[in-house]
Amino acid sequence: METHTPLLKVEQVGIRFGGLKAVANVNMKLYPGELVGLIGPNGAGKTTFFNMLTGVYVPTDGSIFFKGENLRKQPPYKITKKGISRTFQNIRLFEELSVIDNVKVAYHSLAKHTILSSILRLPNYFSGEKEMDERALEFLKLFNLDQYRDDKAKNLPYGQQRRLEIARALATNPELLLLDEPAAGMNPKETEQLMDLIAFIREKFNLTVLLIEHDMSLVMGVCERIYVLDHGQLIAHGTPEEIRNHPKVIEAYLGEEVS
Ligand SMILES: Nc1ncnc2c1ncn2[C@@H]1O[C@H](COP(=O)(O)OP(=O)(O)OP(=O)(O)O)[C@@H](O)[C@H]1O
Repeated sequence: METHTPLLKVEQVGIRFGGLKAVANVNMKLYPGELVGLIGPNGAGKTTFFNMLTGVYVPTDGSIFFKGENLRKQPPYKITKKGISRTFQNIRLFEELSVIDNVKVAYHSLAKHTILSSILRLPNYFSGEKEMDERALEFLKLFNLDQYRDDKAKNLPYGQQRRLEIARALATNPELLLLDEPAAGMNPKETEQLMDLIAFIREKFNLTVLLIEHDMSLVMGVCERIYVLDHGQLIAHGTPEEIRNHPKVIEAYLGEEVS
C-alpha cells in the first residue's frame, strides 16, 4: 500500500477556535480505494476535521494535499470539483425539492447546456435535461430510491433520507467520499444494509471513503484502517484489530463498550 501515492495527505493539521484547540497535529494518508474509519468520542474533533478537508474551515496549522495539490484556502465548491464530496451528520437535503431533483442539483454545474439555452428552451437543453434525469435515476435505483423519485425529500422515511444524501454526494463524481455518521439514527437492520451499500459503491465507483462513526463496532466491520481522535489529537491508527486492543483507545472510550 505504501508504494502508491496517497490520494489525500494531511500533515500536522490543526485548528483553534479562540482558546480552544479543536484539532491539533493530525497526520493522515489515504490511499486510492481504501475504506478508512475516523472514530472518537463526542467532541473529539471529527466533524471539524471534515470541515477542514472540505474548505468549510481553513486550518490554523498544517497542510492538506489532495492528489498532490495543496487545498489551502480553496472554497468548498472548488474542492467538490476537484473530487471530494461529503455528507453531513445532520441531514441536509433540499426538503421541498423532489428526490430526483436533490440528486440533479448536485451535478447541474456539470451540465452541458448553458443558462441561455435553458431559458430559450433550445434542443440541447432538453437533451441535457434528459441525460441528467437518466443519470439521476440510475443513482436512485442503486439506492433503491427510484420509487420515490417525485416525492418531496422531506417526506421520505429517515433512513431513506440518509441514503439520498449519499446518492447526492456521489452525483458530483467524487474520488474521495467523506461520510459523517451516515448510520446515525438508523436501526440495526438499516445500518447493516447501509454498510453493505457503502462497501458496494466503493467498488463500483472506485472510491476512497473516509467514514466518521461514533460506534466502534460498526467501523470495525467495514474499514481496513482506522484513525482515532480524542480531544482533537490523533491517539492511534491501525487495523481494526490493533485499534480494538490499543490502550489509549480503550481509555478514551472508557465507560463505553468497545466491541
Ligand atoms: N465553529 C466552531 N466554533 C467554536 N468551537 C467549535 C466550532 N466547531 C467545533 N467546535 C468545537 O470543536 C470541538 C470538536 O467538535 P466536533 O463537532 O468536531 O467533534 P466531533 O468529534 O465531530 O463530535 P460528535 O461525535 O459529537 O459529532 C468541540 O469542542 C466543538 O465545540
